[in-house]
Amino acid sequence: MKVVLLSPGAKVPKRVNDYAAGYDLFAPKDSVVKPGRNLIPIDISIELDPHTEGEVRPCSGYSINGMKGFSLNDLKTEKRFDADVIIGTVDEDYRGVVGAIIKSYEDKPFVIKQGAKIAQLVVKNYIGKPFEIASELSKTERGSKGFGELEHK
Ligand SMILES: O=c1ccn([C@H]2C[C@H](O)[C@@H](COP(=O)(O)OP(=O)(O)OP(=O)(O)O)O2)c(=O)[nH]1
Repeated sequence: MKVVLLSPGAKVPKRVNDYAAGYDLFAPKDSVVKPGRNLIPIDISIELDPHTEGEVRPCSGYSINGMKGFSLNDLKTEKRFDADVIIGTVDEDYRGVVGAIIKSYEDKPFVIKQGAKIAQLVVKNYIGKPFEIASELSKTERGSKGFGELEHK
């Protein structure tokens, strides 16, 4: 896999150890997260291996405790903010800037400092077979039950 670093602060996606599924993605500069939906550029473009895709995913520590950052009026005290990375897909042929989509539930903007972990990128094989129109499907025990309708016995 290849990565192009697009700004001086951009970092190579990195796994924390040999067993980590995700490559951590880092803020390339101090990045302001506004209330609502944001696209935070990671300032890298990547070339994935054939038949793989990248999933931009939240880091569970942030999902549970809030994202680490700083209030605009106090850039020294790190706090947790009520904001989540929304899962995204990086296609194999995408050569643009990889971004992380963040939804903030805060009522004020906050700052993620340069170099801080924002999200993780999990690279997975995908199955690109086409769907064929059919008049019926194979029978299964679940059938059409879903959305919580399947009870444990
Ligand atoms: O979290 C994300 C989601 C998407 N992308 C980039 C890479 C991806 O290949 C491209 C398009 O994403 P997607 O295929 O999900 O967008 P779409 O809404 O289906 O539109 P389109 O494919 O026309 O851009 O945007 C990211 O960098 N980060």
